Amino acid sequence: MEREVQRARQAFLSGRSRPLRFRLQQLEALRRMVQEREKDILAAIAADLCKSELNAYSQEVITVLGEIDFMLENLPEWVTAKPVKKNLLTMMDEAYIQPQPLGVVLIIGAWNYPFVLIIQPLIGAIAAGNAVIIKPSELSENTAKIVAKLLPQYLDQDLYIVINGGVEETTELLKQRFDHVFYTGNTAVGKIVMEAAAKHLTPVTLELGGKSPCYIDKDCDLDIACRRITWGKYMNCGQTCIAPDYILCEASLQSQIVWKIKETVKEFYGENIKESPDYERIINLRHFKRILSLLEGQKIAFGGETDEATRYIAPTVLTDVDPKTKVMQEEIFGPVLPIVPVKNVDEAIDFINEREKPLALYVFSHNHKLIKRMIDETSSGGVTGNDVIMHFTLNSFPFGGVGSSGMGAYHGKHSFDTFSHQRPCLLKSLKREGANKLRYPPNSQSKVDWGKFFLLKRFNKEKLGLLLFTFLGIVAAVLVKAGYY
Ligand SMILES: NC(=O)c1ccc[n+]([C@@H]2O[C@H](COP(=O)([O-])OP(=O)(O)OC[C@H]3O[C@@H](n4cnc5c(N)ncnc54)[C@H](O)[C@@H]3O)[C@@H](O)[C@H]2O)c1
Ligand SMILES: CCCCCCCC=O
Repeated sequence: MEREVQRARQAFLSGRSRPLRFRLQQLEALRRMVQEREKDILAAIAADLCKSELNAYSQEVITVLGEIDFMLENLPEWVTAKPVKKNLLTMMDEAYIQPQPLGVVLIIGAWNYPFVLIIQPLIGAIAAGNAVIIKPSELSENTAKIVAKLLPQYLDQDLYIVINGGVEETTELLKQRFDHVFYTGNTAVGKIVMEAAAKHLTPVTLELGGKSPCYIDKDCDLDIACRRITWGKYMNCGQTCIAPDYILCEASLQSQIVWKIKETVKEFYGENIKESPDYERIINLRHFKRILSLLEGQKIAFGGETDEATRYIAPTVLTDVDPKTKVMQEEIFGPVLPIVPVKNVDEAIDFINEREKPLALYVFSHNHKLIKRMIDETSSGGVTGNDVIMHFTLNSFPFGGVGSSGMGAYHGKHSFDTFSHQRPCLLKSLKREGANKLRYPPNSQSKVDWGKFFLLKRFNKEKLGLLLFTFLGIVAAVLVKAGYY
């Protein structure tokens, strides 16, 4: 492991990951890999999550291709140095911010969208000019294997290295020194990752989870709201970080919501859900049993059918859920949707604020002011009003959590920034030493007054004449520099 990280470091130190042309070539090669080996990639995702190729394509491959195209289009502009505003002391100097790669970064992925969750950050890390160690989730082993097989066939083999393995290997990997660690997964492991990174003072991006609430207002088109919620909740069998975890609504809406979600489930997956190519399975037996345990003692309004052999859990809705029960204490990450009745929007806001900050918040209402109010009075990684999931798809948004749902963000330019150091560069001339005398000892009241003038733009009236004289001097210097004299 140490050898692999060392190999990536040597490759980074060779400097070849830095030129814009090289980054663009690697991103194009990655795009070629996805296009040429699409069938293998889709088959691997299908084997891991029992997902149809069409769904794997629309949920993972499209996102990856879109992100590569976006990077290729914008990278030439992002890598250029950006001049900054100057003050009176630096007005004759060159001052700019130069984004630079961080070095060797570690990307640790989760199993639920096993391809996009490692390739999308990889795109950002390549774009920013880094070397990368990629650690896919061992739970989605088919995708992990195909990524390890394909990446070296298309990308620089020393700069971008895939290391497969489970907890033991990841623990070992985290002992190495990286310049950034980008982790996607649950909050408990996020703390382990951050602790390991802290030993080297390595910055981290933590893309974590949580219970994302969904408030449905009574002034709302319930048909539309329930169709959108059904899509986002049962997609990938509920194993989506930003799936609506639970519904908050007035008690009087519950039965209508149950009925409408039930009808939509029928519309989406047919009478025999088990036969639907659009309905996935739970990743493994441990998660299957964990989700079943959340149903104990609950009122199942519909769904609840399970099959251990195939790890099938039907789309399920629970009503009148007591917030103190287990299903409301942990992220569900499965196709179970509890409805918790609240008196009104005030109670819904209090309910959300009394809990850990979620990764996403959803509000459904015709009342735009109410949606704005919920946004203003709560906190979450991201928000979609009158829909679910969709803020993930807009790559001009930073995607990430807040509080216990994570820190840092990525997607599009935000990925580039996450994997770059914004380096301030001030280039002065060795001439014009006269002006510098102001900051050299011994200090005096007059020097402080000049400092106040140059840096704070404050001056006392007695010195106005002197200031005017200085100003004319500066104008003359500028004209000389510009070649007028
Ligand atoms: N914010 C996001 O973008 C996002 C995306 C997907 C999933 N998630 C969250 O991730 C969670 C589901 O993922 P998961 O955690 O079950 O995935 P997982 O089990 O695949 O674990 C994630 C990674 O952590 C590693 N890991 C596991 N235990 C470890 C340990 N003790 N020490 C070091 N590394 C360890 C694994 O090898 C894996 O690569 C949910 O909470 C979900 O909300 C968040
Ligand atoms: C188009 C939907 C993709 C959703 C990916 C969510 C990543 C977190 O689990």
